[in-house]
Amino acid sequence: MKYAKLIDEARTAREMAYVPYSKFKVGAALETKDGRIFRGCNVENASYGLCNCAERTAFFSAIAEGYKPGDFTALAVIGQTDGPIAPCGACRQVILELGGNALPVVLTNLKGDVFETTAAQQLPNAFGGADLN
Ligand SMILES: O=c1ccn([C@H]2C[C@H](O)[C@@H](CO)O2)c(=O)[nH]1
Ligand SMILES: [Zn+2]
Repeated sequence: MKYAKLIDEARTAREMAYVPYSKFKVGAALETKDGRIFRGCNVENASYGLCNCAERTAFFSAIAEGYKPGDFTALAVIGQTDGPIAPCGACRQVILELGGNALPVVLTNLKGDVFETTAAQQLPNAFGGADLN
């Protein structure tokens, strides 16, 4: 399968999750055009609203290393869900802005269910930078 390696990286990232409150581990792996992979896991906090999802951790890590919107080829996400995991709304907004409309988003779970979608499909009728005038 085309995304097998990226999904495996997301699975590895999931093991790093810091989830003392929800106990729900999520992993993400973001591939760059120059062949790097940035892993992300969810990182929780006793102040629950500060919890950061795996998807945003992966993107923010890549941005902090100098990567820009347009530099990414695919994002994989994995969690222990019945079907492929569904990113939260906040992550969909970030994935769209930093990944771009066409970014392949590969949603999966520990059982191996896979749903291939795109950033834009995951957030129809989105608010974006062009709306700021
Ligand atoms: O796609 C998702 C969905 C949830 N979570 C995290 C947020 C929180 O730490 C925990 C429970 O919502 O899972 C993610 O990281 N990614
Ligand atoms: Zn999220």
